[in-house]
Amino acid sequence: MTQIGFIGCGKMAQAMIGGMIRSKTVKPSSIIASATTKETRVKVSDQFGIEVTGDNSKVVAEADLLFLGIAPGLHRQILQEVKAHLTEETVVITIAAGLTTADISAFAEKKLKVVRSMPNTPSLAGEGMSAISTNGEVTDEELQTVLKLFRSFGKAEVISEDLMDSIPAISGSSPAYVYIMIEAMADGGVRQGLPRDQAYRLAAQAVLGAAKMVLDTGKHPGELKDQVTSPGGATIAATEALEKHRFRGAILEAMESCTARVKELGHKK
Ligand SMILES: NC(=O)C1=CN([C@@H]2O[C@H](COP(=O)(O)OP(=O)(O)OC[C@H]3O[C@@H](n4cnc5c(N)ncnc54)[C@H](OP(=O)(O)O)[C@@H]3O)[C@@H](O)[C@H]2O)C=CC1
Ligand SMILES: O=C(O)[C@@H]1CCC=N1
Repeated sequence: MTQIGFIGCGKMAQAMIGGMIRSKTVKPSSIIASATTKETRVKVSDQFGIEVTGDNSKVVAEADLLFLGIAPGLHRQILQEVKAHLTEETVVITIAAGLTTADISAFAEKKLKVVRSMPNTPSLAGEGMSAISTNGEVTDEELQTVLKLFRSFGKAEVISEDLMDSIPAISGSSPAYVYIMIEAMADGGVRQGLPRDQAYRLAAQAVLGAAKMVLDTGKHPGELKDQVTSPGGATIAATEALEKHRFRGAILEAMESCTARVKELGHKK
């Protein structure tokens, strides 16, 4: 039985742990995690029924697949701390923005099997989107095991490592842009008299439905937009206002800023 370890079990790790357990792909007894504060240890252990310790070395010693769920800037220090317990057989999976597979081996000063991934928090709802790349030490069989795990809480695609810095902008961080849009749409509904809770439900379901249309029909988003937009109607009036406020340009700029920050995080390591 594969043992899964998480060093750090904050917001992103919890979303993945929750997704793995809810899909019944992994039993709680097969996961061990660590956190620095007692508060997180008690919360995560109570919520998911997994063992959570303050001892990172224990996690490493027990894990066949080791997730690093910590901030990018902590990887060097923590890998130095636990490197004696890392074997050449352990598959080490980083979820950090900006860190490369080569960084992970360099921090541990060891040849390691390393997976670089970029998941997102909708994993908790089983609708995650993860991008995965590996170094040359990871076998195809190990990659398939890792993909099965990531696919237990959403979709996962293998991508070339040289594109990984661009993934936060499109799927790792982008849920935040969508939450901002849903919040704004709900505010607009409340402004026009809708109850707040109903406004969130209507806005969120419209976003979910639109995303599903793109995925299920395979149609160009512009064509789907045209289907909503009646001649001389209401949607084109809304579209005109969005174009005046540079809605598309704002998204492109947000994504450029996101990727620039990912690169900074990578250089700060
Ligand atoms: N949030 C997101 O949507 C996404 C985040 N990521 C990546 O995930 C990583 C974590 O981000 P996020 O979950 O948001 O951050 P959080 O701050 O929520 O989680 C960080 C976790 O690390 C733990 N930690 C801190 N220091 C140590 C240590 N010395 N030993 C063991 N554990 C430690 C913290 O413990 P404690 O709780 O006790 O303080 C906490 O559980 C980052 O690298 C980020 O780039 C990737 C994709 C999406
Ligand atoms: O904000 C961050 O840096 C992380 C990476 C992607 C989502 N959250």
